[in-house]
Amino acid sequence: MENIKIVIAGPRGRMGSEAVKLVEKTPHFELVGAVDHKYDGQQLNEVNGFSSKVLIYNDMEKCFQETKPDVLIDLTTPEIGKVHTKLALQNGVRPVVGTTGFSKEDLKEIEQLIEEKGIGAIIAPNFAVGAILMMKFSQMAAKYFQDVEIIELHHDQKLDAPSGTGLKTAEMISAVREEKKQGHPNEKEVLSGARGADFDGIRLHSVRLPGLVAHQEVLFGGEGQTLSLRHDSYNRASFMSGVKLSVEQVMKLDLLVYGLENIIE
Ligand SMILES: NC(=O)C1=CN([C@@H]2O[C@H](COP(=O)(O)OP(=O)(O)OC[C@H]3O[C@@H](n4cnc5c(N)ncnc54)[C@H](OP(=O)(O)O)[C@@H]3O)[C@@H](O)[C@H]2O)C=CC1
Ligand SMILES: O=C(O)C1=N[C@H](C(=O)O)C[C@H](O)C1
Repeated sequence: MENIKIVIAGPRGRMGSEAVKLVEKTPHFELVGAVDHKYDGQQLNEVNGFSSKVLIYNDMEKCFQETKPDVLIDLTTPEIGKVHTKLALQNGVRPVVGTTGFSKEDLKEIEQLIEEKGIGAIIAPNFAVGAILMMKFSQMAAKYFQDVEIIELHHDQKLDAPSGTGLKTAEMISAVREEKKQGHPNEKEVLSGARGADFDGIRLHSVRLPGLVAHQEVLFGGEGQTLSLRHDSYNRASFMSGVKLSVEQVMKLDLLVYGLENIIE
């Protein structure tokens, strides 16, 4: 098997640094460059404790031209991830994106680019297999329980709320759930925000605390019973088998996969 040539954007971050380690230790993966908004022209091993001596670029297009990667792994910020994804596709590089913050409009634009370019992309709000199962099980349960609330809990350095996983879970539930306005018809928020965000009538609550990593609970209520589905990521290594699978799968795709539930049977 030929090596898959990879560029990582956000290599100093909590997720990006795990992804560098993954690529360094995977025999058929080859790190050919890194994209950051600092340390332009320096080697990766000079700015972080990595063994890789690849160059850091602040200019993504220059990085692509000089390193000719097959795949971009993007783990940056909700603001910049979508810009990088489009740049990668425009330059014939297949994006594997863990960065959150994609709107429906962003996804449509990306699908259009994919059609023009004929290469695939994976955007995964969560790479952890347990989180994918939690989302799938929630979708199954929503056929039987219309009343559902999502509580996502993350570390306090997270930039976006609700989380990408929380939003994806709400989308998946909404696709099968019979429409319902939950709670008492006359309920009033005495304190604004007390009932959380509203996604098609599903309530979504975001908790941010130091000490947490990434957690989500989906609570269903019915006559005389509740069902709770919970997933916990205790470290960022929990996401890496999904990143590895995505890099391998994206090489075979010519369409957009949004969510790993679409490629994990
Ligand atoms: N799909 C999944 O399974 C997971 C997704 N995520 C998502 O991944 C993203 C990153 O999360 P996390 O690693 O915790 O965040 P971090 O803040 O730890 O990492 C982001 C990194 O991106 C860098 N960065 C900022 N702007 C740019 C830019 N223009 N070009 C290149 N690099 C840039 C930051 O540098 P600096 O700090 O100097 O600004 C930082 O090193 C988030 O959107 C998060 O929601 C997180 C965990 C799992
Ligand atoms: O920022 C994080 O940490 C995480 N972000 C993703 C999200 O927004 O769902 C995935 C995971 O929950 C960790």
